[in-house]
Amino acid sequence: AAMAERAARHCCLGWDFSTQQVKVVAVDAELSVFYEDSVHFDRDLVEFGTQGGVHVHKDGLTVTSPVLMWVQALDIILEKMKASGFDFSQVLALSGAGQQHGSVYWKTGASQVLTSLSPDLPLREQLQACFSISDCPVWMDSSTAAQCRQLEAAVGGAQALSRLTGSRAYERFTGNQIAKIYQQNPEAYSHTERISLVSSFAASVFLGSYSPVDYSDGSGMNLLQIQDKVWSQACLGACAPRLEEKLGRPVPSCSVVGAISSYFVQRYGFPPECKVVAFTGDNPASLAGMRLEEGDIAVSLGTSDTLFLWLQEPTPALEGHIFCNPVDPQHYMALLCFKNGSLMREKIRDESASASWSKFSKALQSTEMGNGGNLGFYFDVMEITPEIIGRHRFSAENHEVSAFPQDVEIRALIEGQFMAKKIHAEALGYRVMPKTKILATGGASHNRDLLQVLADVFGAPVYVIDTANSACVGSAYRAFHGLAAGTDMPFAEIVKLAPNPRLVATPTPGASQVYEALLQRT
Ligand SMILES: O=C(CO)[C@@H](O)[C@H](O)CF
Repeated sequence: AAMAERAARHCCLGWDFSTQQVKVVAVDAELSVFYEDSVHFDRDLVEFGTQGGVHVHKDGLTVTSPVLMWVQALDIILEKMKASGFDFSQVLALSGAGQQHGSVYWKTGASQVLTSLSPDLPLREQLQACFSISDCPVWMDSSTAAQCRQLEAAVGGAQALSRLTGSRAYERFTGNQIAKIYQQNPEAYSHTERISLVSSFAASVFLGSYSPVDYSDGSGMNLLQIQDKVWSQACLGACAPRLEEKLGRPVPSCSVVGAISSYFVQRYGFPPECKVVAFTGDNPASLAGMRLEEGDIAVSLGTSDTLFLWLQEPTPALEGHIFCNPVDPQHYMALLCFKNGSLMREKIRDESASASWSKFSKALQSTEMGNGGNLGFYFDVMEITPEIIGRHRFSAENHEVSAFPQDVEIRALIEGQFMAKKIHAEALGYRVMPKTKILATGGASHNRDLLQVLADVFGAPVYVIDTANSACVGSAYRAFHGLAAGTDMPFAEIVKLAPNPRLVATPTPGASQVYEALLQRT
């Protein structure tokens, strides 16, 4: 009876192979999420002994994750879906996301295994011997400083590398990780026939053959020329020999890379014509999930604050990262990470609002926009954007002072954090437009008074959006977009039925004049 009741419900699946778990959502044609499931590495795969999904090595710099843990997590989640009666036959297409920058090393001969998987067995035991490196470097790794210097030197410096690939050299970026493996484990490198990102690795398993890297996640490698969307020969050559043949040709992120492998048709009942749309990075997938459009900004207010920007024409800088846009192949996106986020806000709340958010909010309500000309920048931990530490306060006469009254301190912190975001966004080529929406997410986005300052500083309306599943949901949206491949239907058209974000704050009249004056002084 239950099965009979479950009407045929065509859907797309969105996957996320993130740092701590594998997650999946099913989204129907009305863009409603009607199924979700997840497998948590630390909790459900304890035999791998990870913490937060990773192994931090004794050197304190090397951070890896076992690829077979990701493979086995997929076995488990598919069995959970099957046991719950999920109807795989209704899946029209699937796409997914992976934690960015991580890399997977397929051993010579693995492609034969991948194309001839037996549907009678789980993936883990069949792929057991398919990887030349079992502990994959992931984005939390910072052991490749030497390789970063070598790469920048090879292409003419940090700014040159940023112009070429969208970022200066970063330890977590894949090219530098591949260089380290080639230098320190040449044997394994020589037995590697294919190198995938976490995203294209997951796509390869569903495809039953090697999936290409997409332009957007490929922009996180310090290897892809983001203007021409081809590998930079100078960067490839600086990292490792014969690298291009191991990477394959990159593809537009909206590409249908093929039909699902017969393994999934026979073992789980997926339709043979189910399409696999290129997987991408978790942040580009989140941009799709938030339905960011030209001129919009997403601000994730968490432990560290992350800004997602949509850029038409990027101006690469030494801060932030520019990626090819995952939903519009002509445009770009950028990420800016600010390490002094919520932890800094909590410290000032403790010191100047007796650890009470309501007192903190009252201070914002009782102080004026522009804070009487008082400016403050607070970095208790070494900031990434820019690289600076310490607390810096300036009076209206621009004299450095050592303290502010409590209410002034609180407003100075919040105005300073949001003005810094605007300054660095504009340095990357971002411009506020009349149609600009600011999408706020993360813990601090529940504080309306804080969002009012955000609206005033940027001169744009602020909406709140729930992004718990944004990488998965964005991947399901991209799968629907892939179904329309060839009709050049814009992504925004495909997802217009999705639930809209909620408007929370609009700019106070006169705000732009106040902050223009203040921004001149920074
Ligand atoms: O390194 C990052 C982006 O550059 C992180 O956000 C990872 O993508 C998290 F998985």
